[in-house]
Amino acid sequence: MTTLAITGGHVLLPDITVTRADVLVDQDGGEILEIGDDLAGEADETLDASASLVTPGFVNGHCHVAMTLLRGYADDKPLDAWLQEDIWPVEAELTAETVRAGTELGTLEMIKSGTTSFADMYFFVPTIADVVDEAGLRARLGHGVISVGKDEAAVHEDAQEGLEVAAEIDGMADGRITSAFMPHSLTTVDGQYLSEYVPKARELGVPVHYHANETKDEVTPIVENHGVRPLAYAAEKGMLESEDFIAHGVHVDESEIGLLAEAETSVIHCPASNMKLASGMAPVQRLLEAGVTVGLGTDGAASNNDLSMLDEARDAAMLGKLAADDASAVPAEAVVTMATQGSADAIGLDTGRIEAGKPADLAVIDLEQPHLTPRHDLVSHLAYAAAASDVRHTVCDGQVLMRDREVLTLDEAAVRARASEAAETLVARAED
Ligand SMILES: N[C@@H](CCSC[C@H]1O[C@@H](n2cnc3c(=O)[nH]cnc32)[C@H](O)[C@@H]1O)C(=O)O
Ligand SMILES: [Zn+2]
Repeated sequence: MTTLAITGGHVLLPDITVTRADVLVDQDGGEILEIGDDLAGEADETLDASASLVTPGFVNGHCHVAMTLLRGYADDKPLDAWLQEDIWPVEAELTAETVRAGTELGTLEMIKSGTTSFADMYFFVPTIADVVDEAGLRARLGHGVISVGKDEAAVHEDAQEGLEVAAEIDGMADGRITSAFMPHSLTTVDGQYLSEYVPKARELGVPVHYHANETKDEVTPIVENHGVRPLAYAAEKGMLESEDFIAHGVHVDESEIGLLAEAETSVIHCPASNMKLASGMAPVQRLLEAGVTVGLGTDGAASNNDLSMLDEARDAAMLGKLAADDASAVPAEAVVTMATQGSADAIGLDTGRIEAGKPADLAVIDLEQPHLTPRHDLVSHLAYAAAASDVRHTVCDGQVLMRDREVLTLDEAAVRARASEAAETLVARAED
C-alpha cells in the first residue's frame, strides 16, 4: 500500500466543524485511512498543509464543462434568447476535438479551484470521459437530449445516443466515471419522448438529470398544456425518483417543494447562472427546511463565467439571504455543506466528506492571505472570503492532481493554447 499524509493543517469535518489534524490516505485504494495527529511518520509521501485548511474536494453538481470555450462569447441576455440566438448556433458546429479542448480547459480550471467531482450534460460524452480520466477527476456524465427543432428520427437518434452513452461510460476510469440519462429540460424535450425513454433509463439503472423550473417562461407552457406544475408533470413522467437530480429549481412553489422532499429528488442550485440570466431566486432556505437535498453547480462557463465552487458558495449565501429577505437564511455552514456533501449526495457520488473509508478527494486552501486574515472562523472564510486562487493542492481518489498550484495531470500552457485556438475556429465556423 502506498500512503500519502496531508500534514500540519486544519481539517473540515463532515459536521462542518474545523479541527487541527493530519489526514492519511491510501493512494492505491483511493481512500481516507485516518484523521489524527502526527501521521507523517506513517506515510510514504507527504503534502504540506501548514497554515492551510483541508476541505473535501468540491463537487460541482451541474455543469456543461466544454462551454468554457464560450466564456465571454455572449453575455447579458435572458436564457431563451441567449440559447437560441447565440449558444445553440455555435454548439451546432462543435466537434469531438473542440469538445476535447474545452473539457481540458474546464477540468484544468476545476483542479485549480479545488473541485474534484462534477456532473456534466453535454455533447461528445465519450470524449469528455476520456479527458476526465486523464485529468484524474471523478464525474457523472450524460448526453444532453433535445427534441425542439428536430424531426422525429433525429430525436430518436439523440435519445438513443443518450442511453448508449450512459451504458458505455458507466464505471470507466476505475469507477471514477458514472453516468446518467439527461433530457435537457421539461420544455425542450417533448412529453412523448420522456414517456418513451425515461423507463429505458430505469432499465439501465442510471439516474435522470435535467433542467427544471429555471425561468418563469418554462413554467407557464407546462401549466397551460398539462394543467399541472412542472414537477408534478415530471413525476407523471417518472422523472422524480430519489436518485434523480434537477438543475435550478428556481420557480418551484410549495406543492413542488413537497414533491421534491417526498420523492427525495435533489436540487442543484446554480446561483451565478440564475443571477446572470436574471432567471430568478431559488427558495433555497425553504428547500433546506423542507429536507430537500440541495447541491451547488456552476452551470456552464458561458453563464457564470467561471467554474469556481468557492464563488458559487458565496453567491448561494448572498442570494439565499436576499431571496428569503432574511440575513440568517442560507448561512455559511449551509453553503459549505451544499458545495461538498450536498452536491455529492445529490449526484449520487459517495464523496464530499473527510472521514475514514471515504474517497480521498481533497482540496487544500492556503490561509496565509490578506483576505483570509484574521482567522475567527474558517467555515466563514470558506463561504465568504476564500477564492479559487487560494487552493494550493488538489487530491482526487488519493492522487495528487495539483501540488503547490502546479497541475500534474494536464499541461496547463498547452491546454490553454489548444482551447484558445479551438474557441476561435469554432466561433469563426459558426459565424461563417
Ligand atoms: N444533444 C443536445 C445537447 C444538449 S447539451 C446541454 C445544453 O444545455 C445548454 N445550457 C447551458 N446552460 C443552460 C441553462 O442554464 N439552461 C438550459 N440550458 C443550458 C447548453 O448550451 C447545451 O446546449 C442537442 O442536440 O442540442
Ligand atoms: Zn445547465
